[in-house]
Amino acid sequence: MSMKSKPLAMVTGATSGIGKAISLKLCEDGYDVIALGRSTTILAEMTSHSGVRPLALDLTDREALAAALEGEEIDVLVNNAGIMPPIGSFDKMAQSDIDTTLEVNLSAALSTTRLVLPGMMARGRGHVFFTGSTAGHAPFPNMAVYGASKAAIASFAAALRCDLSGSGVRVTEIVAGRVETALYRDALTADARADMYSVFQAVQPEDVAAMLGTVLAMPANVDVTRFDILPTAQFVGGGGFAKGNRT
Ligand SMILES: NC(=O)C1=CN([C@@H]2O[C@H](COP(=O)(O)OP(=O)(O)OC[C@H]3O[C@@H](n4cnc5c(N)ncnc54)[C@H](OP(=O)(O)O)[C@@H]3O)[C@@H](O)[C@H]2O)C=CC1
Ligand SMILES: N[C@@H](C=O)C(=O)O
Repeated sequence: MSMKSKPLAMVTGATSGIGKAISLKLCEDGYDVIALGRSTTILAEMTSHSGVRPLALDLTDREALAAALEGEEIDVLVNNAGIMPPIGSFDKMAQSDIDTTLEVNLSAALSTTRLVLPGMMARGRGHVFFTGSTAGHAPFPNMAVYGASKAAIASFAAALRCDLSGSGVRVTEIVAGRVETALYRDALTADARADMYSVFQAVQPEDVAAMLGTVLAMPANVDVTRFDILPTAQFVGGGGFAKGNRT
């Protein structure tokens, strides 16, 4: 029986954007937080916040992750780490970008969950979050592989709830619309990114973190299995037509 004084969370992709906001919010809410990312500089800065336990790690290094989590009793897991590959039609995508996107956005989330879940089930409690995307629930042009990774996350999160029925472990998919972060850092130029966030008020990472805190604070018998959080100005869906094609 662990004698830890505070509940323990682990947030992947904690060095930036949504994951950083969630990590700091959980610390404010009384958690110790294993903050995972590759940026040692940012992780070091985050230790100024009480409760942050930095874990500098590439999520695709499964052995290192398993070793790092040995003996940890994690109560809340936020599978948040993710990347946006170069924006463009699938036929022009590099195989390496396809592989990396699926590895980070999907496989790493599954392998992390596989490491943490048995302990949660043994303790009869816990909460697993997955940061999904509107792109996993509707087709977005030039983002087919990213969307596929998020659609798989959505399906996995929902099916995992079936496996966990009666275990006391809750699962939530976060379906985020446009959130103002560095996600597009490699996919778009700085000007294009600035334009993207200038045309309407995007969701801020702290908004997602606030919602996660509300979901987590629900009574144990209540599981918010999915929440969608979009800019008011963003809509998803709606048909389109090929340019100049009359057939
Ligand atoms: N911003 C948006 O509009 C939306 C974002 N999302 C999702 O939200 C999640 C967070 O992204 P967001 O905050 O926007 O973007 P950021 O780029 O700001 O953050 C991404 C985080 O993922 C981490 N990360 C990336 N690759 C790895 C890796 N190999 N190992 C460990 N950590 C890694 C980065 O840490 P480091 O670089 O230190 O390794 C960073 O902390 C992603 O899953 C994204 O798909 C979903 C919908 C909308
Ligand atoms: N859904 C977001 C990405 O995942 C976006 O709209 O940029």
